[in-house]
Order: sequence, then structure tokens, then C-alpha cells
Amino acid sequence: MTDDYLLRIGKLIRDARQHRGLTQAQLGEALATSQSAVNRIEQGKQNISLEMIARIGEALDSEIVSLGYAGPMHLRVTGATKLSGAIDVRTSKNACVALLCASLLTTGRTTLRQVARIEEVYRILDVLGSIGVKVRWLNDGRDLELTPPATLDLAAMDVAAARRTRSVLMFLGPLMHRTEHFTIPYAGGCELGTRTVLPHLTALRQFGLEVATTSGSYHATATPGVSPTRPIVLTERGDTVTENALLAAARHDGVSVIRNASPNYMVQDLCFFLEQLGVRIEGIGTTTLTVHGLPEISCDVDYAPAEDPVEAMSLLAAAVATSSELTIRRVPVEFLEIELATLEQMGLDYDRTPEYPAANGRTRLTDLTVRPSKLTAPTDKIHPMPFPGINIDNIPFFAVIAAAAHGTTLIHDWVYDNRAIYLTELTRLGADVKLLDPHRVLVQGPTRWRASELMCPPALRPAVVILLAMLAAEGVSVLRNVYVINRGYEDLAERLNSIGARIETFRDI
Ligand SMILES: CC(=O)N[C@H]1[C@@H](OP(=O)(O)OP(=O)(O)OC[C@H]2O[C@@H](n3ccc(=O)[nH]c3=O)[C@H](O)[C@@H]2O)O[C@H](CO)[C@@H](O)[C@@H]1O
Ligand SMILES: C=C(OP(=O)(O)O)C(=O)O
Repeated sequence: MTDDYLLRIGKLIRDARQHRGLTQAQLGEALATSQSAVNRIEQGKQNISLEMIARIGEALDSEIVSLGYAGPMHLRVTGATKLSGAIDVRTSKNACVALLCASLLTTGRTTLRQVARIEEVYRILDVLGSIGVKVRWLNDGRDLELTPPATLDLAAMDVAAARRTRSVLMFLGPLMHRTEHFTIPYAGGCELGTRTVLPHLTALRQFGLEVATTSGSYHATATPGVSPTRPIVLTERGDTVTENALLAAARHDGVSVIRNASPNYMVQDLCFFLEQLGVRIEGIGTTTLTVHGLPEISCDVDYAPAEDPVEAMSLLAAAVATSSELTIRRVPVEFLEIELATLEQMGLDYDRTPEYPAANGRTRLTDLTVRPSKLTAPTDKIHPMPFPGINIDNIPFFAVIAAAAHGTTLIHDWVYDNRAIYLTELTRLGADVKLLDPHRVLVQGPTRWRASELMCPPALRPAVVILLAMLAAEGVSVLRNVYVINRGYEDLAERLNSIGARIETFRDI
């Protein structure tokens, strides 16, 4: 009982701290205590006096004991709603987390513009803050400044935060240039089935990094001066593995060639960032990257990551599910082209403005206006491919779109062992979704959606798909425990409300 109480107070404090945009280290400083003490308090592992609660409340400008949102966050959705107007796509989770890890490459200051305020970013910031990086939100909390310490305190790493995200794996590439021995915990994240780390370890070994995986952690040993003797051929065209190889190559004194590289959006953002650091890269946007590394990097860097194609797809699916006319602004169209071509074949009525550049000057954006359309199921199955195919993370959105279309759609998510299974939750809202095997679902539309109360599946995209179906369902639906959605979307409920949705956020007391 006592432990539970401490845990809930800890969560309240963590939420209030994040709301203020402070790291654990910054709160520690304000309280004249250490980051690790704040970490213990937030994890409910420290007895905490009333006086301390009052001081924390003062430091966070929040009455901790009266905040009233100790428990997990839930959503109450009143449907069916029509969406209307226009909404901007925010920067991508996947580029932002890679860039946060990449900030460890320079001893200078990193400024990232318009960073998505999402749980996944907060987790990496918790980890960076815990090892001594000074984290400051600027310009009304839109931009982020990261200043590394002279020496990273890797022993103080916030292991609990690190375990909640898979992206912490991308510490391997930068940290191997800063220290010869280090440990990071096994990567976590969504429950999508087994996700391999072997391609990461194989690629990094060629730069002299050996990793032993024991007792829930990766124990890394870097041998300086080791050079790849031939092109690094990735065994999978994965996004984070390509990024890890790039991070290792960026500070490798020499030229590295990475083959079977992912040309996907987050990899491109990372390449543009590395170029700002002075690292020359040939082949950006292709499957062969040639990286001219720099042994030392000490410059300051200022970079604006691009908009999220998966958020753009989510908003597009919201318009289709609710049969609405909606303008989605700032869509990184290069990374949504196959999706749009497929939807066009299905009968989607939409148009797009001429392209314009994102703030990074490189990514091409457009504004899409989607109109209510009579969709028919595609003749061929919907399946993902590494870029340029249908984005792996966009596959679940085709389930809610297929449920609105006339006919039967086969969706084959060959990538993740568990993800397609969660799509069957849509049946609880009235959809006809049959699981053929763990990778394939058959969706029969159109659907007469009905309201229901559901627990969020532990996977980001299927969780959002369920939320979108709730927007289309007549009556009041409840979606419980939406941390997983907040992991990848900034203020999704509030932003959907700004275009006509009716979603309330509530928490258990
Ligand atoms: C932080 C981040 O950027 N996360 C993205 C990244 O994760 P990440 O790069 O970590 O993805 P994984 O390495 O887990 O790859 C996803 C799955 O695809 C399989 N696979 C991948 C490539 C390939 O050529 N063959 C193959 O079989 C892997 O074995 C795994 O089962 O890429 C995934 C796939 O696009 C996305 O869902 C994640 O949102
Ligand atoms: C699977 C996803 O991401 P992650 O790699 O962060 O788990 C996702 O974004 O849908």
C-alpha cells in the first residue's frame, strides 16, 4: 500500500515535471538535490516528506497533491463526428529520437527546432539528462537545446526510462566514440513481437564495438582505431540499424560505405543533421551511403527535423474514417506516395498543393485536402516494404480505411509478429476483421461502427487506429491507458478536437 502510494506520487511529480519541460537534473538543481534523487522519487523508491512535496510543488509551479491525475490517462470519445478545417503535421518521433541520440556525437551544443513533445522523446531526454546532458526547452517549449557535459556520467543512467524505449539502442553508435566500456539496458518499446538487435551488433562490430548481452543489458567494449575493411552490408534494411551505422561512421576517421541502408525519412533527417556537423555523406535517399567521418566534432548545431509521414497518414485515415473533408498541411509527400497511389486506386478524392520545402530545406511538403469518397477495397493485398514501399507503420491505418471501403481487403503485415493481431480489436467497435494468421487480416467493409470501451493495445499504431474508429462510432466510447499513443503523438486528442472531434481526457484518481 505504502509503495503504491509513493509510486503514484512519483508519477504525479514526473507528469508535472514533464509538463513544465524540465529534466530530472533540472528539477534536482531547483531542489538542491541530485538527478538520481529525483529519479528515485519519481519511481516511488524514496520516502518523501510533506515539506519535500511542497518544495517540489513550488519548483514545478503545481500543487502536486491537488493535481488529481495520478493514474493512467484515458480518453472518452463522443461520436460520430465530422472533422473539418485544417491541421498541421508535427515533426516525427522517429527522426527526433535519432537526432537526440546523435547529439552525443558533438561536444558542442545541439538545438533542435519544433521537437515533438511526446513520451518517446521524454524518455530519451530522461536518459540524456541522467547522464549529464543539460536539456532546455526554448521558445515556448517548441525548440530544444542540448548541452553535453565534459564527461558523461554513464553510471547514473536512468535505466527505467531507457527500458521503456527501443530507441536507446541508438546510444551504441555515438557512445563508442566517447568511452571504451559502457552498458545500456535492453531496449523496450511497443509490444510487437521479437525485434532483432543482431544487425546493429554486426554493423557496429566492424567499427570495433563488441557487445555482450547479459543480465538484461548490453555491455559494450569499443576498441579505438578499428576500421571497416570493406563496405558494411546490413543484413536488414532497417531504419535504426542504418542510423546506428551512420552514427558510428560519423566519427570514424575515414570513409565508410554502408550498403542495404534504409533510405527512409528518419534516416534522411539524420543524414541532413550529420551534414550540419560537417560529416560528408553521399547517396542520401539511396541504399548505399558513403560517409566521410570526422574523428572529433565540437561544433554547435541547429537543425529542424521534418514532418512525420506516419502522423500525416493517421490524419488522412481520420478523415476517411469519419467521411470528412479535411486539409492536412505540411505532409512530407515523398514518404506517402505509394500510400496515396493506393488510396487513389481505392477511389479517394483528394488534391494536393504544389510542393514547398520543410524547415530543413530538404524535405518536400504539400498540403492535402481529402474529401468524403466512396471507397472500394483494393484488388491486391496491402503490404509494407522498406522505403519506398508502403511504410511499415502505415499498414495499420489501412485497416480502418479498409473497414470504410466496399469489399474485402487483405492486409499482410509480414514485418511484426504481433501487430496485425491487435487490429482484430476493431471488431469490438463493429468492424468485420478476421485474423487469418498472426500476420494477415481480412477486412470486410463498409462498417457500421458502434461505441465501445476498450483498453489500448500495447502498440502505438493499432491504438491510434482504434481511436479513429471511435471517432466514427455513434455514442460514447472509452479508450483506456493511452500512454502508448502519447509515446508517438503530441496532444492528439486536443488537436483532433480543434478540427471537430469530441474527445475528453480523464484519469483515475
Ligand atoms: C525509432 C524508429 O525509427 N522506429 C522505426 C524503426 O524501428 P527499427 O529500425 O528499430 O525496426 P526493427 O529493426 O525492429 O525492424 C522492424 C521489423 O522489420 C524487420 N525487417 C526490417 C527490415 C528488413 O529489411 N527486413 C526485416 O525483416 C525486422 O526484423 C523487425 O522485425 O523501423 C520500424 C520499421 O520501419 C518502424 O516500425 C519503427 O517505427
Ligand atoms: C513501432 C514503432 O516505433 P518504435 O520503433 O518506437 O517502437 C512505431 O512508431 O509505430
